Amino acid sequence: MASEDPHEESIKVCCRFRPQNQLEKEQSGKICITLGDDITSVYVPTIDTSFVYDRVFGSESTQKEVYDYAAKPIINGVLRGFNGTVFAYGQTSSGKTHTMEGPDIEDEVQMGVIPRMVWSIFDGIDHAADYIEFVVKVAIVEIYNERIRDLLDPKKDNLKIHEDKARGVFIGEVTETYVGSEQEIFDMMKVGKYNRSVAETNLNEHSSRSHLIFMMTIEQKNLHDRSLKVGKLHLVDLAGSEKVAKTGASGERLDEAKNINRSLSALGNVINALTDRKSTHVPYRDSKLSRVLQESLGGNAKTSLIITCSPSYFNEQETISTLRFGQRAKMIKNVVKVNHERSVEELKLLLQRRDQIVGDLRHRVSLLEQLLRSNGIPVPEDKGLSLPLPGTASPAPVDEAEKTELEEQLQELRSKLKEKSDEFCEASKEKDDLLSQLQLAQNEQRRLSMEAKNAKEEVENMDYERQEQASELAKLQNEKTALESELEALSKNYTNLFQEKAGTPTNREREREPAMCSRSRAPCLEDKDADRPLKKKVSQLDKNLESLTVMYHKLVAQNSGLKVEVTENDNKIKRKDLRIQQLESNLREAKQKYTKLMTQCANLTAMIDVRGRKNCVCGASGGNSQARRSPAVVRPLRGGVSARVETGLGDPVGTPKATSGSPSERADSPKASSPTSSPVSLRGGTKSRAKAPVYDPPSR
Ligand SMILES: Nc1ncnc2c1ncn2[C@@H]1O[C@H](COP(=O)(O)OP(=O)(O)OP(=O)(O)O)[C@@H](O)[C@H]1O
Repeated sequence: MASEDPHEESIKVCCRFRPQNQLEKEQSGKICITLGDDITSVYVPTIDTSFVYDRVFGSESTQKEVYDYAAKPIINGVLRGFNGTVFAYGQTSSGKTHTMEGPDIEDEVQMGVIPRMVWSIFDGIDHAADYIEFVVKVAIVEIYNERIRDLLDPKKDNLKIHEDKARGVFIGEVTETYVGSEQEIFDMMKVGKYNRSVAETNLNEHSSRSHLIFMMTIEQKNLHDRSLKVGKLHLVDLAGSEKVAKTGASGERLDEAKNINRSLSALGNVINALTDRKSTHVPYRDSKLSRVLQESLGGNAKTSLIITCSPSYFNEQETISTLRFGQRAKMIKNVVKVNHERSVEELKLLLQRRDQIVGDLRHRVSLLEQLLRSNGIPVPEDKGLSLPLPGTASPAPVDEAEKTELEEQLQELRSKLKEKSDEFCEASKEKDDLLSQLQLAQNEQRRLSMEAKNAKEEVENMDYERQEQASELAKLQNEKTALESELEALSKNYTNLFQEKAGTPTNREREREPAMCSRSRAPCLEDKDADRPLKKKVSQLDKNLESLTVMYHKLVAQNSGLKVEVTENDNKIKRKDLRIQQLESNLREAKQKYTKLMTQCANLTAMIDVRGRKNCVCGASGGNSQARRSPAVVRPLRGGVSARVETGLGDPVGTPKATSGSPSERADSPKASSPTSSPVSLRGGTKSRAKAPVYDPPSR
């Protein structure tokens, strides 16, 4: 948002005394204050102190008088694109609601600040130029027991406060309703009032125990230059500021009273910090109330505080405390500025005008150069249009304010370019890192594949060796079997021969065989000698077979170990492949980001070049070119278009958001709920308006 003439402004503080009520009259009816003739001071005899405000209103003051002085200038400011706040502070039943809303919001005499402001806004819209288009949105919330409740959608009973650079402090997801007439707002006020948390205390039968905040956003679009101004209005009716003990509250009501006191004392602390030069920190975050009112106290808003007091001796202590609060608040200074956003169309128009001036100047220069040449006067070297041409009339007066603004914009663009180039550097670094990681991963993959290949070869070799050994083993076993059967045959032959030689032996002879053998020792020894080489060969074969079996088992074990190794290597390769895929996708993303940034940088550079050139031209010619914002959307004419409820726009509190695009576009933002009707455009000067059906509140 471009700012226009930011300047410091004190908070306007007005003090209003209500007439004594029945209870006070019954107590003694004594008055504890004296109003000064200057209508700006009030004297409290008991403490011998005078308090001075912008205006003091006595018990007979009318609603109109209070509105005209305390609130009307604020609404005029809002219609010019400023933020505005009016809030009422005072003990319970001191007249806050009477002042802010009035006993009857539709009674022309009795209506309070809020309905009067509504009338003034629509009056302002009616009297605005035809080429100004208005969009009005309303939201109503209450802060009750440190929770923010949406009074237009009570299900949302714990709204959160957010803050960002563009929008400032704002209540997220609050229901905002587009309105096209006063009556629609009054209907909404009735809904809000019904939903508002009320409780009974013995000070005021229907005393509100919550802080009420009525928020209104007025967007105005200039259809000629497409510029946009956004004014935010906050109307706040605070809960009673009396001492807890005096309310006679207990249990839940006591907790309520304590929370109310806590938020009001947090508000007091904020005011103290703002007005204490030594203070370095303003505790806005200590309560929801002070946070919501952040922009209104010490920020960008025209603020009016109406302190409401009882004149009765019975409430003297609360009155003195309220008077002190008001006096302190009077010292707060806000820095106010118009929330003005130049549209793309407006900037384009300015650029077109600038281009036209430049074209005219170029033409003029060439004419003058021709003239000089035809008169034999040497034409000075072309140093661009930044040098003033001798003899040429100044094309247009230099508008210093605009020049400064253009320079600011150029500066902004430069810083954006710097930001982008930083981002670009970071992205390039990231890309390099990813590339080197990818390189490392690829090397590792290659190494692992090589290892896996070697391991496979080794396994194959082992398999081959194992097979060879197995076949040799089988051969040896066959040989052994053959030899065994040969041995058996030999031994059979030998037995047969022996039997043939000695006849068939009886059992006794068999028993005597050794003796016989010893008797015929020579042929027995001969047979044994014939057996020996065979047995030797068999035992040798047994040994070979044993060693081959051991070797076979060893090879089998080695083989299974190698198989495990191969599986592990395969897994490693798979993991590496996965990592490589990841890195490749990261690299792809980084490349995309890099390309995007390159494009953005190129665009920004081009824009800066154009700006720089235009600015130079501006320095010389005093033109007024600039281009920055995105377009605002033209809305249909009001009249016949019903209001819609748009939720979740998270509009700023006290600070208008950087609006670009239509409200419906903004409603599509992540926080937004779907709108239930469309925004209503109001043309300045258009008299016809859509009248909404009158709301009939449910009986409580
Ligand atoms: N200036 C006034 N003229 C006439 N009556 C008034 C005035 N101010 C307040 N009253 C009356 O005093 C009573 C209490 O006022 P009101 O409800 O506005 O108090 P309050 O400060 O809003 O209380 P709470 O903190 O409980 O909301 C109401 O009946 C109201 O009509």
